[in-house]
Amino acid sequence: MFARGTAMHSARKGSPNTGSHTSGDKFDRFEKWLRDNGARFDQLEIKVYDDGSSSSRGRGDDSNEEKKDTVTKDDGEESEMRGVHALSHIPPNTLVMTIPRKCLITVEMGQATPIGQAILNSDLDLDAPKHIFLMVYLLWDRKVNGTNSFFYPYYEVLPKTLKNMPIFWSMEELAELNGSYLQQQIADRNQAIAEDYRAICEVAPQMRELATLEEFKWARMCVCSRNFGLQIDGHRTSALVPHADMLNHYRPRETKWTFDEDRQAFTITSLQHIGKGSQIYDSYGQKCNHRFLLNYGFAVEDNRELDGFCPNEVPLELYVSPDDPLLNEKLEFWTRGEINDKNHGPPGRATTRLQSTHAAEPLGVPPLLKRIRVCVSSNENTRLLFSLLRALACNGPELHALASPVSASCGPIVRGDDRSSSNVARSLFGFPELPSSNSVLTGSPMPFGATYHRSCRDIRHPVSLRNERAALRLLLQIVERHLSAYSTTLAEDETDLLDELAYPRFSNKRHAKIQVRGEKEVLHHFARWATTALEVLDVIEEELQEERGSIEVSSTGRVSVVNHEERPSFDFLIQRMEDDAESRDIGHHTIVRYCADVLGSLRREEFKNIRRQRVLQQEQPRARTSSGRIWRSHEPGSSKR
Ligand SMILES: C[S@@+](CC[C@H](N)C(=O)[O-])C[C@H]1O[C@@H](n2cnc3c(N)ncnc32)[C@H](O)[C@@H]1O
Repeated sequence: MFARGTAMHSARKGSPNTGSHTSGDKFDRFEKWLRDNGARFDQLEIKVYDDGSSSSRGRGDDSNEEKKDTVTKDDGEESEMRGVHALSHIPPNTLVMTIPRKCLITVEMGQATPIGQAILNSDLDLDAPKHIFLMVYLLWDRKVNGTNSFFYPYYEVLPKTLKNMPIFWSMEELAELNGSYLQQQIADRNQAIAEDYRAICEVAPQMRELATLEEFKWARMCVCSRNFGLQIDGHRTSALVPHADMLNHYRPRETKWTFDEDRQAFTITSLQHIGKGSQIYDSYGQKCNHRFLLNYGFAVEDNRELDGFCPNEVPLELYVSPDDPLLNEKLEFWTRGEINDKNHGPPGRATTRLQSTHAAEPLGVPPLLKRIRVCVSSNENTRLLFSLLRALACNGPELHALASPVSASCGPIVRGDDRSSSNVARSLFGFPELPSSNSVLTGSPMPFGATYHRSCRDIRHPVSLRNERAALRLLLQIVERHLSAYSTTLAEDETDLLDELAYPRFSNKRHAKIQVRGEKEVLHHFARWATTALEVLDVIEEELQEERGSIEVSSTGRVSVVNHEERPSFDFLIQRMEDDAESRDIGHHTIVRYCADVLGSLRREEFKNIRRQRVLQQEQPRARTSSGRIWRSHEPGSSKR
């Protein structure tokens, strides 16, 4: 919503979608309460937008906009879409908002309530404890102090239903996410909240009197979408900050916020010029749309950074086929790298998970090995994905070469999610130095001479052309399986999103569509990666065949190369892709770098091998047939001289 320059829905008196307005006092009371307690926001005003599908106006156009009125729609529901606008031009570096400490609701305040105390004195293992303490305060204070609460004017302006949050979506709205992993995450979130509620009610039965499960969920989502992580008195905490939580999300950020210890207040400062009437945004961070949707109830139409980076991601599910003759070896090799990995729990856990997945899966479904989040713009996970694919694609000799321990001192692993496309391939497929002559593995820092057990995580660079082809085929298979789960294609989603009547701006239906479109974009990127690379591998294979088969040995023993028909060479192909990359996205650039650098280096190796073998053959005593074929001296028929 509220993307710059587009689709800002304004509340206009008498506009068909807004219906009648109720009194706007609650916003006046809210602002007065803040001012009376020392808050400053003189250049700002809160606006309420129609959250229906009325005609849109550009950012900054404030004519006819209804200030601080509660917009009631035809169905009697209040609009829950508000935002903050500039009353006058704001230059960069202007302090636009100061909210004193006493107007903040902090984690510590929740902990000090009787329910907070009961939770602290229990050994409850809560999902997001800071959020829980904030919501406990909210629910407790609202119930216990009611209209007498210091924070009552704030509670009055909090959104009532939060029906944009996926945990509150109808079945019909959820169905828009068919095929998406987000459906499961929403179900998990619902379950986790219900479990927290039950667990808290057990240690603090008063909770049941404070809130029903539905109210508990409302408070949970209210906190989730509005809290700020702060440092107060040198202590990390979270807080609800009235008014500051009225700013909507936009990137790149144009304001910054902090808790100012000198002022003992939460402050917001502009980072650039903000025009009179313009909406003032806060950045909620660079996030995948599934996180925006799950935690804030919206998806960003074009979730892309200025440099082209797109944080949208998809968890790919990797399986080992039960028909794989190396099933057990691969499972063993696979789980080895999990040990001592903080992301994957204590030793043995991965194996347990594998076994339980085995047990839980219906017959015929391969055991799930891993879910790995990948996005178009390169990151650590794409490296891991390729490692896992290579491990899964190993044949016997490759796996056995990998499975034997090495004694070595290994170079550091290159980390970080390098954005620059020229760094993408380097960071994805970089070859940290390994003193071992084994070209299969990379390593992690370890003392010289220590014995190192490799795991699938170590196969950070390619094993062989054969392995790479098998890994890419596997990738294509995985991606196609994921894509087949959706009921619509990417092209259909793109067309649907053009229809703003069927998919109104800021509707849950549209946000779901944006989410699945983003997932498919990632999947298509990896499909394109695999198909492009497989095509390049075909060309490489032809070149190698030619190199192997074109050796003709004359009667004098001279080796010559036979000319074959014209077809694009590897170099030509890469050049064409590189030229194309100029006008294409960062994803395309990554694919080109992979083909040029990774497949290119495998190709060079293979050519070297062929030439090495040729030299060896020439050095060996050989026999010649009349057709010029080379016979090795030990081959059958070599004695026919
Ligand atoms: C911190 S509140 C911002 C104020 C909120 N609009 C309100 O009226 O109370 C966060 C919520 O605002 C809405 N929101 C913020 N940024 C948005 C965006 N870019 N697009 C759509 N909705 C947005 C979402 O409902 C989100 O959960």
